[in-house]
Amino acid sequence: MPSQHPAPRKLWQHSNPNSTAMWKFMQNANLKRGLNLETFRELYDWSVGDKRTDFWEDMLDASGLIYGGRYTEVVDTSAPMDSIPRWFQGTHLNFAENILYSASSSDPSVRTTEHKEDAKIALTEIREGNTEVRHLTWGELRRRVGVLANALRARGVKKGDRVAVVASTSFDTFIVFMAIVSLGGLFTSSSTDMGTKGILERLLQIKPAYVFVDDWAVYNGKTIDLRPKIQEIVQGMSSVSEFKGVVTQPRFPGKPADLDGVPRTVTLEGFLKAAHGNEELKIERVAFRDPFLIVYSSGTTGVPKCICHSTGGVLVSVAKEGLLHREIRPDSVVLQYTTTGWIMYLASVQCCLFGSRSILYDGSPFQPSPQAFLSIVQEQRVTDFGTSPRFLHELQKRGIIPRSLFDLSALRSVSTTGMVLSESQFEWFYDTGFPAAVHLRNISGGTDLAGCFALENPLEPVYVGGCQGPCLGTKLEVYDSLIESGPGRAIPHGEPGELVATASFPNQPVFFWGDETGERYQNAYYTRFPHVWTHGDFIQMHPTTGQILFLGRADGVLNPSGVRFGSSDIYSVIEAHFPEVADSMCVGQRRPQDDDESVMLFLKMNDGYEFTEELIAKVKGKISEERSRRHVPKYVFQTWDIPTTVNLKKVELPVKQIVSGKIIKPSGTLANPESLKYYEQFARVEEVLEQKRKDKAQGRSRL
Ligand SMILES: CC(=O)CC(=O)SCCNC(=O)CCNC(=O)[C@H](O)C(C)(C)COP(=O)(O)OP(=O)(O)OC[C@H]1O[C@@H](n2cnc3c(N)ncnc32)[C@H](O)[C@@H]1OP(=O)(O)O
Repeated sequence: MPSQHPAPRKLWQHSNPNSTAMWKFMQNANLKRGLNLETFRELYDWSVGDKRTDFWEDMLDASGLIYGGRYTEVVDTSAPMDSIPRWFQGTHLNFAENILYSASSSDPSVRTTEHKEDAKIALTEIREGNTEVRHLTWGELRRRVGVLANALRARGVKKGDRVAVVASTSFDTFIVFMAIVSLGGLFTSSSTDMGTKGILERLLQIKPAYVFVDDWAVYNGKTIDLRPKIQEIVQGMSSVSEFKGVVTQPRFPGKPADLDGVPRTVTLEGFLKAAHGNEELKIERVAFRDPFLIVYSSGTTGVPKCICHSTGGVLVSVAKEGLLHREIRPDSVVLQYTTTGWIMYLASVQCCLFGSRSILYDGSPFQPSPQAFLSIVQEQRVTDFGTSPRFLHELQKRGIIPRSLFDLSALRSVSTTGMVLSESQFEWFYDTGFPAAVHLRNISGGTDLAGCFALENPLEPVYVGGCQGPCLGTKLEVYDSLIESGPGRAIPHGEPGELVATASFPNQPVFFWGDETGERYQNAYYTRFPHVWTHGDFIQMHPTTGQILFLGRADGVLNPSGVRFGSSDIYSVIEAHFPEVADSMCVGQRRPQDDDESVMLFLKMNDGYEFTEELIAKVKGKISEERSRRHVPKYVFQTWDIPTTVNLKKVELPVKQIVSGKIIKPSGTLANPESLKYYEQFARVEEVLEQKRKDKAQGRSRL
């Protein structure tokens, strides 16, 4: 950003901001609380200021959520946020009840529960290439959830138990989610492309009663038999006393795979028999803070963190984002491209809270062509399409112009997340790609908060770059990143720094599963600055527009094509299978000229072992098998020294910055700052590869 911070180009603004739910909410707050809020920023400042409990109380009222009980206090605002204060203590509610039913009145004092319209379509399931289109009405959905919940109960599953799925974004997966949560249990999901080791690292920690797994997967035109994976899961879970078995979901409805020889496994059809056809859905309301969902995040060390999200915290946050920021309504049709392994899967489920229809797509969006995928937007009259910068980049690269190819008259918004949306992509979106009226919503937040830190709002324009602004009720600040310990310091708008949250918010995770002392949880967010959540992103607030620009990760998290994972996922494979490797370093490279992040893995060999092409192939193969194809590093190089702190902790950030072409001043805490010099050549990786090619041609073995 130039030093004078000129206003960036304006690309979009709402045609009638006064008609929006956010504007109406603000007028209501003015009336009820004697305020005089006029702009989004004034509303935001109130929502995170001294009277933030008033904001959250109004938000709960406006949410239409179904809940019982009464609270005496919204939250104790004097409690530090790292004590994870309790919100709306005394209320009881259920995530599935709120998805499957609606409240009869917007007045919470007379609210009763009603069915969402029985005959209306709730879900549409579409398979790769816009094939196998199926619809499910709210009435049928509730009945199927009722049957599965009764089958789970009959098999002894109860409140607090976990049920996991390893499956596609199907009706079946959605129904498992609702069924386990309806009876007060916890849901968790992984996608089928994940290697068994990765899946087991999660399951062995959370100890689910049942794991629902698809019998087949279809991706990129390939059909994959998942029965070997099922066998490995059963075997891997054999020591877990809570684990009762695997239930297979038919990927091809009506044609379940033959399970002959697969132990402790039953088909979904067989499992449901325990319900004896009982469709009655009994809902167990849980405390506001009780968890309903476990999601995962891996860092630079250890097994994945099992992040537990609270029922009430997520529901009130979803209501805030969906109603106020996003304008999701009963007539909305939402298509969110995601696997069940990303937090965006929750986005494809939570839109149903508002009575809208969710389209569940399974497969590659490029098979057989991006046009086939985009044709869904036209055919299904999609109003809100969620995708990624990587997908938009592919459209741009292939010269695909959605607005000339399809009728996009129903489309109100396109949201993108996962990685930085470049300025040229913003311009392409409005100049070439999509109709001018469509709201481009670039959002950022994630798994840790099951929500956003930065996102769209309908009261302000969209400018080139970044996200429109902060999220109501979540106190976002930018802290000086040069402060390495002690209390942080907010820096003025326009300067880059660390994304932090400085006040508690309802959708803070409640704990990590299995982290009895809470130490891992505290270490994940609160050690950088005391009593402040540090998210790990470098950001910058535009001083005139208030846009939030995301500049990259402040830690070692990898993010190729918007798919996030930790370097520990890679290190553990190397440590387990390659005794010839003494140590390794895995970082993401993204230079100004790159459209995407490339993962680079550096291996330091033990004395007496050679770094060979064969080793590179083996390493890539093992990572693919144990993690997934998406984890495979683009480059594997040899190194002679790995930078560490004096306490011998690997330090990835300077290497990541150097290979991304940045000139850095090494921190004083490095034990071997001279090691960094070697990595400078990889900022010009093409030259390194060319040299390797020449060496190979001349019979020299430099790799
Ligand atoms: C609010 C927040 O802030 C929340 C978040 O960040 S959530 C995260 C958001 N992230 C995203 O949305 C990610 C966006 N990216 C994408 O969707 C994908 O990159 C993409 C679909 C655009 C392209 O995918 P890709 O991984 O780059 O390439 P793709 O070809 O699909 O897959 C790579 C490999 O994995 C394999 N694969 C992927 N899924 C598979 C599956 N389910 N089964 C088997 N194999 C699979 C592919 O076959 C391919 O293998 P080969 O290399 O052998 O051909």
